[in-house]
Amino acid sequence: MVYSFLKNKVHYQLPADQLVLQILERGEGALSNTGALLIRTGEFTGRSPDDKFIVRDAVTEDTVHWNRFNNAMPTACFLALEKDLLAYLGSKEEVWMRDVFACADEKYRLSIRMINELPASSHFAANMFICPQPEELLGMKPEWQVIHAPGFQADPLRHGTRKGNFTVVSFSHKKILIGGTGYTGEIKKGVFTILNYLLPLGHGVLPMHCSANVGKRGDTALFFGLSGTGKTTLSSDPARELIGDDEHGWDEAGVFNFEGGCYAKIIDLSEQREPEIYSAVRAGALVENAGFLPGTNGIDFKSREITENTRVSYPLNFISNARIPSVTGIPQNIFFLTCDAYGVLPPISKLTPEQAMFYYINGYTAKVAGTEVGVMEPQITFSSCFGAPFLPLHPDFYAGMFRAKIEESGAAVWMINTGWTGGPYGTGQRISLTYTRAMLSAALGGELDDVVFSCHPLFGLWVPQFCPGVPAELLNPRDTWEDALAYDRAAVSLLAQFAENYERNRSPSAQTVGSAL
Ligand SMILES: Nc1ncnc2c1ncn2[C@@H]1O[C@H](COP(=O)(O)OP(=O)(O)O)[C@@H](O)[C@H]1O
Ligand SMILES: C=C(OP(=O)(O)O)C(=O)O
Ligand SMILES: [Mn+2]
Repeated sequence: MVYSFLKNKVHYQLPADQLVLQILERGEGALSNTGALLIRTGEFTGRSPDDKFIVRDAVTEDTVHWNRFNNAMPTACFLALEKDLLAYLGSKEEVWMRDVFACADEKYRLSIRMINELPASSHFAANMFICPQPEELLGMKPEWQVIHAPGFQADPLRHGTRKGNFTVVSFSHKKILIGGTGYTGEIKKGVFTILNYLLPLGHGVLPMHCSANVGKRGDTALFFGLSGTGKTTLSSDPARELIGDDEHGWDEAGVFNFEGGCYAKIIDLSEQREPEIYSAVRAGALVENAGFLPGTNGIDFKSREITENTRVSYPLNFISNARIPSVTGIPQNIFFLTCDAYGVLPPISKLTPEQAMFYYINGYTAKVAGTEVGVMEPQITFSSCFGAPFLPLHPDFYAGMFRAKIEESGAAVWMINTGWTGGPYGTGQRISLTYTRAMLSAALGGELDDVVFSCHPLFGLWVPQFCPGVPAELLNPRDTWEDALAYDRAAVSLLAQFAENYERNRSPSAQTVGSAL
């Protein structure tokens, strides 16, 4: 591999502590009183899904589902963009390079070379991916490359992008180009995107936008959900070993993490509510877009001055009960997390296998503020398989695999509303984390096995009428609204939106590639 910037200084595989010194020296970060490093990611503090492209060529033409999340880019534009991006990096005095793995299960290991303009992005990659052992680095020829330069701006006319910022994947060249944005989430979700293509097509492995943990009896649980629904928060549980907080694969033997670290939201983080994550904000952790409490170097977890999407990345071993390598067995329980801004869905309910498929395909939630550009308050969304922005293939392809997995495993599927109760956003309140945790722990501990479930009259979901540690009146959302008729109207309207979305997904225009797979 010949890089034009090899004449520059290339910092290869630097450990986090050395990167921290460089970042401080360059004035690109500041240390907090816990030893964690604070950085700012610049103009972008969230992902920009509209600026994500896949190169449309012979490899992808008939396999990729060309929807609004998979914008097509011609090969010629990709080549011009790559050339200009590399020339830009070549003009820098120094660049950072590191080789990492994705996939904790060695059978599926993907080696990736990260080339970064900034040491902070290299630090992020060190925290989030699996670090090769020194002997593994010898003679390693990374299969994929991520080339990342926040300071580079694309030219839409020449490069076929929408704006100056972009994430472009080429499956033929095995490259991800990222520019014009310093939001590190683009790096991890870029890698997630390629795994969502390579694992099902190449290995028959189901990729999932979910977190995972495992109980003392060896029982595995998955927590599916779009951004901000609680995957990271709820998978960190002192009673269960953490497998991973965001991206996993499921094969015949079980579940494995794609990553080697976590990327937690820290808005309003408190030691009392989320002790595991709070204690991970220490030396070696990289905090993004949070500030200090005035006159101190203590982190202000409450400040929304830069964004609501304040984040911290840390290696998995910062959580004391993380399992490394992060591999576990076939799931017994699957939770769909939805942050329902309407306050309509019950805080916990059980789904039949048919309902599980319906909710998986619909992927209903509210986008919370900040994670995507332009989202300022909860915004209703349907996101297939709880991860539409990261799926190169048609959602039906993943849904077919998921159906087979739940049938084979017999896993129980639950829906957890981590959003609003007592009314919609603005009137009601967000369900307390304490109660959500109590509901999960009851479901996982078999404490709901013998309770009476009643059927939600509109949604048909099975709602437990008793749950240890949770006030009974919270379980039936209609009872939590002051105006029960207003609840009924909101529920009817949400159900109609579900039906409409489901039909939209079934329409022939949505089926462009399903038949080819
Ligand atoms: N009942 C609840 N369940 C889960 N998270 C909650 C709840 N109430 C508030 N939250 C907050 O919502 C956010 C969930 O974010 P996170 O776990 O990072 O989501 P994800 O990993 O799915 O993107 C956290 O900031 C958490 O403190
Ligand atoms: C990093 C992200 O994922 P999540 O919020 O699901 O952790 C993101 O969506 O940018
Ligand atoms: Mn997360």
